[in-house]
Amino acid sequence: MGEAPAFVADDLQNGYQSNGFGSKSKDCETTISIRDKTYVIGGNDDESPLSVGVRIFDKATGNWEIPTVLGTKPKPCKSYTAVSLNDDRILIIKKGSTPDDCIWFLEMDTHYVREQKKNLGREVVAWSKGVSGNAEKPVVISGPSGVGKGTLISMLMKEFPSMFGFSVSHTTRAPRAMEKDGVHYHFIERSVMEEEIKDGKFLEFASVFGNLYGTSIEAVEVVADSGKRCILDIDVQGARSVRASSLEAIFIFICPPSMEELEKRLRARGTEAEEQVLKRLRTAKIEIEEGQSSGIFDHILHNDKLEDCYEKLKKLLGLDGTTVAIQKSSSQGINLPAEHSVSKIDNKIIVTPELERASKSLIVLDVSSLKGGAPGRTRGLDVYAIDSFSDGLNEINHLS
Ligand SMILES: Nc1ncnc2c1ncn2[C@@H]1O[C@H](COP(=O)(O)OP(=O)(O)OP(=O)(O)O)[C@@H](O)[C@H]1O
Ligand SMILES: Nc1nc2c(ncn2[C@@H]2O[C@H](COP(=O)(O)O)[C@@H](O)[C@H]2O)c(=O)[nH]1
Repeated sequence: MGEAPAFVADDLQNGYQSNGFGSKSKDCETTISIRDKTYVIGGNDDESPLSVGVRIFDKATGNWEIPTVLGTKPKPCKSYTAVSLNDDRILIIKKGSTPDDCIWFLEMDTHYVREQKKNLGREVVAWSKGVSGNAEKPVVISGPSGVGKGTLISMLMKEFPSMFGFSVSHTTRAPRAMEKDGVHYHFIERSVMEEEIKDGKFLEFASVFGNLYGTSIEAVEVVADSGKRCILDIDVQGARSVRASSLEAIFIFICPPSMEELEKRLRARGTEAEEQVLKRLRTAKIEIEEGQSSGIFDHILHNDKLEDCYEKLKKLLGLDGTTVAIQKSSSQGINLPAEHSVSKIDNKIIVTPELERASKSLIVLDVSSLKGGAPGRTRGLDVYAIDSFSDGLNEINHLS
């Protein structure tokens, strides 16, 4: 339990203005009660002052809790609207924010959050930004060291720079001559990384060839924020962890033509000392077996001739012109009115402008097809406007 904030329990009953949807707001905070907890969302986060704070009042114990907040946090704004969805997440509208930043989800009881609560042994919430449309799933590329994962990913990023973004992993290994911090990896001290793992900042991590490697939640979200499809280059242990997590992804295993060829490539790359080469080759045997039999992977590609393998990779990602082109992830392009009230009809949240009610459009946030969520983005949000006030309501009632 955290220290009692300046805001006291009585405030939950007194002095808070209802935002019209079961939640109340004061200044730049909104509160919403779900089961035996009241969530106070807004103001500034104590740890990172440039992001929205979250506090929880437990009505049963009368205690305040400052939860561990996972995921990239939204930047604060003047006021918020909060709507509970299925009692496991709260849809937050950042009033007056740009279309690509106005809809967020605060997860408090989703599968991912429950897992994190178990792992961390404390109260956890997780932010996930809402994006409309069916943003493409991240791509996990795995395979033994030296098989050509990095080479294939570089080719993809070079040919489709606006489509793919690389998830920059953290590692405790030393940088190689040409590697840049923040580009190839975030190079980090082991003790710091271990601390960050304990704080739940990593989607997955593994000890690989004597060093720690891991994908931070932020690394995946940074890519999603840029509207690109995320590519992860991780080992088989990492792929297994991501498969078990709630991040929906496509899993591709890259296989070498033979152990001899793998050894040739690893040695020709010239980045590893002999002891490391041998360690990597020993692990490769186990990884190849696992890659082909574990059921983790959706696709196995053999990287014999590089160009052939690259063509196959493009084909299965729908980039060879024979399948439907990848849709770029897009955020909702509709401006939500800064001053509004909300109501909910089944899976539709109706946003009604406060001013000139009759003449303005209603905005509908259809949450019936939500996918993904923390860690990462919440996809499948359908945002549309309905022009006439009365026609709009009829249409929504008709649809629901
Ligand atoms: N199909 C191929 N034929 C021959 N050489 C290849 C092929 N694919 C990649 N290579 C070469 O093999 C070496 C290893 O490739 P790369 O660094 O991409 O492997 P990796 O799987 O990313 O390894 P690591 O997991 O250690 O990062 C590089 O020198 C690369 O140029
Ligand atoms: N589980 C994870 N594995 C990772 C991650 N980033 C890279 N890797 C894998 O480590 C080995 C070695 O990489 P190298 O750069 O030292 O050659 C390789 O198999 C990578 O795929 C990660 O974040 N998590």
